Amino acid sequence: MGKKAVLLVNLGTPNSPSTADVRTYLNEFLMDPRVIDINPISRTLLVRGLIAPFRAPKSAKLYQAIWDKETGSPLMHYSLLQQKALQQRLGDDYIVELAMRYQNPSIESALNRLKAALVDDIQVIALFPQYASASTGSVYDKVMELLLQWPTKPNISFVNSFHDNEGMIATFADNAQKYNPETYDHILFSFHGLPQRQLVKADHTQQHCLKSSDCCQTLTDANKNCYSAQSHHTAQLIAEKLNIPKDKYTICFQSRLGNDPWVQPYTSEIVAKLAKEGKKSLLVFCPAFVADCLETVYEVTTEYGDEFKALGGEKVQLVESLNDSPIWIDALEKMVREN
Ligand SMILES: C=CC1=C(C)c2cc3[nH]c(cc4nc(cc5[nH]c(cc1n2)c(C)c5CCC(=O)O)C(CCC(=O)O)=C4C)c(C)c3C=C
Ligand SMILES: [Fe+2]
Ligand SMILES: [Fe+2]
Repeated sequence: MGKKAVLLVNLGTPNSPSTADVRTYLNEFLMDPRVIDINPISRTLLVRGLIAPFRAPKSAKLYQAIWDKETGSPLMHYSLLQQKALQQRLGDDYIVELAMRYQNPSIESALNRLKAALVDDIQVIALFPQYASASTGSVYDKVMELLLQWPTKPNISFVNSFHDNEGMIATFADNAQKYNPETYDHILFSFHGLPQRQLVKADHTQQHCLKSSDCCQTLTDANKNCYSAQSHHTAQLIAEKLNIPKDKYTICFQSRLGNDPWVQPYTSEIVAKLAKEGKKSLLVFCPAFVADCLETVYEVTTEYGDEFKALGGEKVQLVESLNDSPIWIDALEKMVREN
């Protein structure tokens, strides 16, 4: 019988928090035409001329703040734990490799290891619960580009999204239990943002996304691949599981880059609004991420925490990501075995 493999792919993180390594990472990441989807000349000017020189030193400081002396980048640390735990669960039936879309371990090196191991069946799981062209779509592109050069192709499958995966929802709910969600003034579901034009581009029908103010807030057949609609659905499922009433939570989008409109509402504006309304405590879920990373550990806890407190709020509590929770590893195992 042929050998089977699972390739877990997350976004990527710099090799170290030095400005030089952060610049290299940002250059590779942001030069991806699926991430900054503008014409190539403008993208090069923007990334090489503006973002890499000015953002790299700023981002490096943020990475230095979250970099653990022993385990390094949280994204890498938890991704490695996920790989090891899944390998243990699947045993000798599968080889489980971890790759990052940008930087290391590269998708190329992981595929080469699988090639050397003579695998003839690869399941690629892009570790983004909600589909976006800039994340999952880009992983597809890279894997296909590399496989173009293989004389003999393996059987290959991709997990397109898992925004409603029962185990993923259950893990977020379980992680929140210890904070007693009902004791917080308000709950946020803060997803990574996306330029609005990318939602519109991804709309097969070209008749749905952003055509009305609330069209991406409900998942239907017409918008089943829409990042915003899938994000709303994930949040609604977690809220249902925890019996959080509709008026007690807000779905919002963080990490905007540049001046173009991104998916709204922006987390920062919601945090300010809630503080002004007199809310004192916020519990924040970040269900676009399967592992804690800069965007959860720093942006939510420190940046939004500081903003909330400066406006009179008292407490912003992050619900940990899926990381290596056994319930999440169960879900991954099930995803692989049932695929
Ligand atoms: C959830 C999936 C992600 C999507 C979709 C996504 C789109 C996207 N991101 C940027 C710009 C940046 N993102 C950065 C960090 C970052 N992004 C994701 C995930 C998605 N991004 C993760 C998991 C992380 C954290 C990585 C880590 O090392 O911890 C950064 C770098 C950090 C910073 O400088 O703020 C940038 C820049 C764009 C432009 C975009 C969509 C078009
Ligand atoms: Fe990002
Ligand atoms: Fe949409």
